[in-house]
Amino acid sequence: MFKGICRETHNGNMVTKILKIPKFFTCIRNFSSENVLVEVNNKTNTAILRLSRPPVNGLNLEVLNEFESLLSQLEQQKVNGVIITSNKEGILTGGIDIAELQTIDQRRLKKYWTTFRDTFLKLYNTPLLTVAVINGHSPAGGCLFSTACDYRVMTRNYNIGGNETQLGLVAPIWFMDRVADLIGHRQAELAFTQGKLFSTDEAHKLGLIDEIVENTAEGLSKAQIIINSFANVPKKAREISKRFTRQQFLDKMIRDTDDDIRHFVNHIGSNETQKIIEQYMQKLKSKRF
Ligand SMILES: CCCCC/C=C\C/C=C\C/C=C/C(=O)SCCNC(=O)CCNC(=O)[C@H](O)C(C)(C)COP(=O)(O)OP(=O)(O)OC[C@H]1O[C@@H](n2cnc3c(N)ncnc32)[C@H](O)[C@@H]1OP(=O)(O)O
Repeated sequence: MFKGICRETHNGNMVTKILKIPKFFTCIRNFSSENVLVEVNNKTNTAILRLSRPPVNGLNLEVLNEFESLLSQLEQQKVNGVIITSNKEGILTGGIDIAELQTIDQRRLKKYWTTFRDTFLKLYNTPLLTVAVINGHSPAGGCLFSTACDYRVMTRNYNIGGNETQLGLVAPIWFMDRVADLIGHRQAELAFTQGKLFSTDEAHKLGLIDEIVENTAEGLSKAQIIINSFANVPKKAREISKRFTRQQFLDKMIRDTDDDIRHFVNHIGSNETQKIIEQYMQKLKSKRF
């Protein structure tokens, strides 16, 4: 017997069921965590990770830890590819859960930012093939995490980009570097100084995303096609090539770890930034944009 978890919504409440499935008939392996649903198709050996933390899949400490740990498990299982998407069509993630930034406790800020960086690095550095199916808005942290994937497809009529400057925050330099890798230095400079959120079409024209799809289902099947297209590429050579093309960014990010964490703690932990964050949260709640 194989044990799986099935999550369903009944009358608005999330219900978790433990399923017992005979191994012979199983086509899905399922080992979801609290905030991230995971299923691995036994036939294709591809995993789908769905962020599932209402209301907006905010990236709090728990989500980041779960995500990192699930990726490690998928590496051990040697899946053929990982597709990252949202369980809620319309929002990939609202980025950092702003509640995590509403503190001047330096130890908490340091812990959060270390985890945030480590999770990004895990995704950026994984030898696994990764495809982001961006099936909704993807501001700030959402954009950043999708840039860590090998390929990005996005559904129409949503926004993606680094909007931190609009909020009065400064995005980390490695986010800017990663976006510049994809859209070029000049466009990244314009985007981050303006805190620009791009529409799906704009993001596609710039190269921030690779393809546009009509809906999540098309996104998932496109992602599977991309993963399949690597089937005849020697695995070891692909993994080493991925590592080589990413090595320079990685070395810089790791070299700058202490400075980056110090900047984050000082920037977010200052009274001035705390006021800005508080005002932004109020705007968000009253939808005054
Ligand atoms: C060198 C120094 C380095 C310094 C580094 C500094 C900062 C870090 C930098 C970069 C990394 C990343 C940063 C971030 O991610 S910051 C977060 C930025 N995110 C946003 O600005 C998104 C804000 N949200 C939205 O735009 C919208 O909510 C949405 C995601 C498009 C969804 O819209 P929708 O209309 O569907 O929902 P609501 O707006 O009604 O939201 C529902 C509910 O959720 C609350 N909420 C939304 N986003 C967040 C969030 N990010 N964190 C916490 N809470 C959020 C919203 O207030 C509503 O709450 P309510 O109680 O009213 O139901």
